[in-house]
Amino acid sequence: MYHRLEEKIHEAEFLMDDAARRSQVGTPGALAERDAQVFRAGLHLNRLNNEFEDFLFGRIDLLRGQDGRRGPDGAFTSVDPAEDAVGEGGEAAIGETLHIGRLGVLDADYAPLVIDWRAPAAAPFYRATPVDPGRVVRRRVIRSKGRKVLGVEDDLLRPELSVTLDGDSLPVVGDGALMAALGRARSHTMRDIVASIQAEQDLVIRAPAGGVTEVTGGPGTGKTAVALHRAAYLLYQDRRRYAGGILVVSPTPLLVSYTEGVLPSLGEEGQVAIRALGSLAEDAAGASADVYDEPPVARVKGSLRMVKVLRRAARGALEAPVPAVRQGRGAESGDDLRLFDDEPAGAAPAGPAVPASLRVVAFGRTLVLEEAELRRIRNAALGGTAPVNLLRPRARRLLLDALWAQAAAGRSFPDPELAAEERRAFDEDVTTEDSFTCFLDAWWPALTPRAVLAAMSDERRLGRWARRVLNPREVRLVARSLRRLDERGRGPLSVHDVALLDELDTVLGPQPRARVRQVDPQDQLTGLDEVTTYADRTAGRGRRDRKAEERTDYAHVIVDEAQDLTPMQWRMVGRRGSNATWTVVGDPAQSSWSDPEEAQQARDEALGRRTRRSFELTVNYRNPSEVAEVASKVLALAMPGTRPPVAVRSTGLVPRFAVAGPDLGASVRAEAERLLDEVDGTVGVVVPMGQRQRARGWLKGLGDRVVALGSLEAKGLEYDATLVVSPAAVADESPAGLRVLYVALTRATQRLTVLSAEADLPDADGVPDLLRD
Ligand SMILES: Nc1ncnc2c1ncn2[C@@H]1O[C@H](COP(=O)(O)OP(=O)(O)OP(=O)(O)O)[C@@H](O)[C@H]1O
Repeated sequence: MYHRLEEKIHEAEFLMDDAARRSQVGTPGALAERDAQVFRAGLHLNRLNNEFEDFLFGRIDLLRGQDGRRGPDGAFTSVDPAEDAVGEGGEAAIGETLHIGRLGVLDADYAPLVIDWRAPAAAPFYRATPVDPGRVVRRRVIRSKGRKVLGVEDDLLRPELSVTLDGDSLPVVGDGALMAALGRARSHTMRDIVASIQAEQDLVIRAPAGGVTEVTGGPGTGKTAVALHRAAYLLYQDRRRYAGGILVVSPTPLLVSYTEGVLPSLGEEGQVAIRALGSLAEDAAGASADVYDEPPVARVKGSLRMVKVLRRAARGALEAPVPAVRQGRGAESGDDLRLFDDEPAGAAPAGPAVPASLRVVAFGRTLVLEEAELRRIRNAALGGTAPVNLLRPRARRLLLDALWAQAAAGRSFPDPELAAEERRAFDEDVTTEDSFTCFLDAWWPALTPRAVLAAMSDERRLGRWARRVLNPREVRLVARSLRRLDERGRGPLSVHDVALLDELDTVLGPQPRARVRQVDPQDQLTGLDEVTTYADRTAGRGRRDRKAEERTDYAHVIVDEAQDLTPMQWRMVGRRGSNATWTVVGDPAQSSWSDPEEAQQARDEALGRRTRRSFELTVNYRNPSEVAEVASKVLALAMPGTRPPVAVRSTGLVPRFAVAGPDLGASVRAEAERLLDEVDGTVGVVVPMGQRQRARGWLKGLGDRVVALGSLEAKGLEYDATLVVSPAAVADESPAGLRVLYVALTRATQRLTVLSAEADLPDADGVPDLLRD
């Protein structure tokens, strides 16, 4: 197989060289052809080079099949053995052997050397069980590095038979691949599970593409792994359809960087975009992974009530902020505004000055529109629900109408043609005047989502826009949290701000005069940024341009940790999959969102009426049973009656309960050091959100095997050993605190230490109150 792969690499290299030579010809046609060739060869080369490690990982030895026909991948199609495949005394001979790898490889005569793991013929490799083995007699998982085989692990599925292979009896080696895979030390990146996908996971990965596939399962059941393998499977099944792109939505940037290596290792790149919720909106380049809203703020920002507030804000932001001296006067001071009078005036950024009246000279006369008239015009222009930025032309026309009404007052135009001519001349006269164009720019500026968000940091204005939707306390919380932004909205955004920005983007519509360039779908799909083409260079387009033009509508959307999306985030994700098929994976018991019903409503809206099929994953592959048992105590408090998944292995290592001394930092450091000594791989130290900066300091100098995480950051990740600090404080952080604690306690693949502080009320053995029976 490696010999054949080398041949393929030489072919790809030859094509690249050949394409490079063609650039000497210089005609546009030749260059375009060259581009296409470079692109194809580059893609191919990239894949082959990527896949050389551990390329072939599986083998199945099968009995002869019933029909004797071969499918498109060259393998025999029948699932059941031929009637005479097994003799009366249980003797049988292997009729067919298939090798399974990350990509399919054909030999020079187009016969299959290696079968792609996603091909139908590879399904028995994953699905066969001793209860229902089909034709599979032996399943072998091969571990290799480069060309060196490190080990093989066999599962014998028909132990009752005496089987021969090429005349010799069939050897069986090792204890099975799954246990070998689960026992290995973890690094900071997730590995694919392609060699040991289990039957219940395989059903999800190969489920039909249409509609919505919903997957639930407790911690460690492989939901994230399955979701990523499904992306690769869908591309294999119908590459043309999914050329529209697959979006994988992940809750945190940490989980994105943890998982993003999996797809390339499965031979897929480019077509799949893995994005954190905080970087989905186009304008979220500044979304900072470090900014978290306090739970009460997050709860308001994530709620569907914000839709109304944002719609009002988008229209209201056109009005100048009310200067401090005028507050409490006139129609704009509603009762609820007085509640904010204790706020220092001018704490929020001041908006640009807007002239109170419009004054132009046209047809030799000075025409003036006063404040009240201007307000009437603005309100008329804003009627309806059209995107605000698209209403500027309407507002401009209404201004001209009002000016014309003044200019034409007392005059009559009996000839309609002459009247129209006169009006055209008038409009031209006015609109070429600087005073008019400058006024229009200040009075109806092109609004950006960020500028509107910044305007919402003014408590009085937000109070007006949120009237009867948010209570004064909620208004205050939201406004204060937005003071991180300057008047144009620049500054650090929280993940919840990003969903608001995205909603505003829809409400405002495109910026006038913004240059919208058509996107070449190929650019987004290949991921081969290193192959620059003639077309790229002539258009002067860089990597950054492409990022900014990221697609906003995908063919398939995969939502990981779906239980955590706020209603506003569901709306944001929903907009990216309005015509998509979906895979949604999650675990309600791990939800850090406090209003599940509202989130369910938003989720139903995003998924629409598509048909749904549901799967449940039931086996915990991450935690040893000793760790799972401790976590299940919190599950019983967080979601009484929920059954935890069954842990497949046990290590005999009981979790350690320690009590912190007077210096919490020193205790954390000592416990982390202890775990570093005990495991070869990674150690995760999970602390309450408010302590995460300090915790980084406590662990300084311990090396990069150990990381400090806030409780909300631990989502989806795993470590060989986990230290959970102050469980009661984690549980008290928010209404969903117990579920967040459950997440923290289920991150360990080998060892768990729980470090209690005084508030945890540890007993004589150091077991905190929350974890006692
Ligand atoms: N079939 C398998 N073979 C080998 N390892 C597996 C298998 N299934 C899952 N795992 C491993 O189990 C761990 C948990 O998987 P994953 O993170 O996908 O679970 P999850 O359900 O998303 O968990 P959580 O809900 O806690 O985020 C990972 O290390 C994954 O590689």
